[in-house]
Amino acid sequence: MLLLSPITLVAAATLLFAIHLIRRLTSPLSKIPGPAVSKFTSLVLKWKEIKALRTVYIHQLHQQYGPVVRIAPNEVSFTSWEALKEIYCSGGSGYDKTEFYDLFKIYGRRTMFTTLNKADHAKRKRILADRYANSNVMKSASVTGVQERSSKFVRRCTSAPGGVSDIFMALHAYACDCITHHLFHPYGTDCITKKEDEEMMHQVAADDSLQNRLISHYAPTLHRLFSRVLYLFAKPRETPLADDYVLETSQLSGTASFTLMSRFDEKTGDLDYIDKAAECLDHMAAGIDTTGDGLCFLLWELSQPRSLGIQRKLAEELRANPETPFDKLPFLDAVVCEGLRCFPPIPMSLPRYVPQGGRSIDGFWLPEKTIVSCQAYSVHRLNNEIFPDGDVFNPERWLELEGDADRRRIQFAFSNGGRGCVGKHLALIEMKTLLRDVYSKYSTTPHESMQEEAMAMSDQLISARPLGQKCLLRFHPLDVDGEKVKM
Ligand code: HEM
Repeated sequence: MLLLSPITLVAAATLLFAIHLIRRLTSPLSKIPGPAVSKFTSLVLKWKEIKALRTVYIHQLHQQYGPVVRIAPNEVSFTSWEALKEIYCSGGSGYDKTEFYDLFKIYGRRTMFTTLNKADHAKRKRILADRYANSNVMKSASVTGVQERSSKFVRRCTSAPGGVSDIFMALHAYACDCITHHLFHPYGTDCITKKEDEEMMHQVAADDSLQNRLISHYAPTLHRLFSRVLYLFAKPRETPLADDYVLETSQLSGTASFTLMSRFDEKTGDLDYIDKAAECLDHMAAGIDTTGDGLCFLLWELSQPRSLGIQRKLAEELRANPETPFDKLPFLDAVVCEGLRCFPPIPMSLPRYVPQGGRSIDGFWLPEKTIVSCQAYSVHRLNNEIFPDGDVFNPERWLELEGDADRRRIQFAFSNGGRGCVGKHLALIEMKTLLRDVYSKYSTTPHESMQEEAMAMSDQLISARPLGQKCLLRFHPLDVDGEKVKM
């Protein structure tokens, strides 16, 4: 009975609290700059995540505390090249991923993206990487497919009443058609013109499962016990149309030789049918939001009055060089690089564990299993010596010879090292092809009804999209001199 007396309970609680406090204050991380609250709890960080504001919160902490910030008792964020290289490139593919990536398992299976350690990742990458190599995505059948979809995108936008189109939806449709072309041709989608395909894509792009998935990650028991109640205000991820499309399409034969599906006819390792479908669905989701949102933010920026000169210069380059391949146009490249720098579709931290034995990063000793990360949004905006005026959209900076290697090295939109984006070359083809098709014939302006806030960055689990999920632009045809045709 004595054990349960209020005095004993209070004393025990005080002792536990004191131990917790001493541990926090004497932790090897205690010298790392950051807000006091981060020493004791991760609740503030989690709250920001739930509110879709994690990236902006961490960015503000870096602005206040510098390039190394303790963001939670066991978590540290960095912005320097040295830290980025250590975390993501050491030993080839950097440190192991954390269990955060369990949230992205598909059909209950791990994909290349969700493998946590180096060995599992390398095994899977040996099978898949071939079809995303530049030499494969640049094959004529692959590039022609992207070109056809880009032309359809332009037709859809410019034939809309008044030349006003919601490019958020149209760009996601384009990205879905391009990635499914690369996975399954001739069984890819046609979201740009077919309503039923667009509906399937919309389930993926408009996913609102951030809160539900975060709760399942941080409080799995609570999530299990109260999933029905939770369903009422925090929806789980549900993409039945895409799930079915991929499961069915993965069983078809006769896919073109540049596709990922055809790769499985050559090399499957120990992958079964569900593993292959899981990879395809993962790449499909990865390809829709990233390319779709990245292009959406970029076209929005180009359409602002402040970017008129940039749009004009881009149009001049494109119109003067109609026969030059899209990857040989310096200003187009600069616009894409600057778009990815200012609006990285995955702007947030990519969490990794400090390996066994601990490591020193940026002058701070970190014990093993500390969670460390860099976020592209801050890496791109806070390295002032490499990107002066980091908040300003200025493609010209990519044309300067001086500092070129530094800029390209620290460009983190596709991550870096062996776990960097496998779809990078495909994404760049999609972006450049579409920009070329739009700005060689049209100029764009924001529709009067659009508010700046609708284009604020809203964090989802692994990518960020415009808050309003809508982006209305007006497309103005250009005349032979590159001037807007009077309507
Ligand atoms: C502008 C477009 C894109 C951007 C900015 C982007 C960005 C990224 C980033 C930052 C990562 C690392 C994620 C992490 O470590 O957590 C990644 C990985 C990945 N991306 Fe992309 N991505 C884009 C387009 C695509 C496309 C079109 C595909 C289609 C296949 C794709 C497939 C993947 C896959 C499979 C991984 C995992 C790679 C691995 O773990 O080895 N991405 N991407």
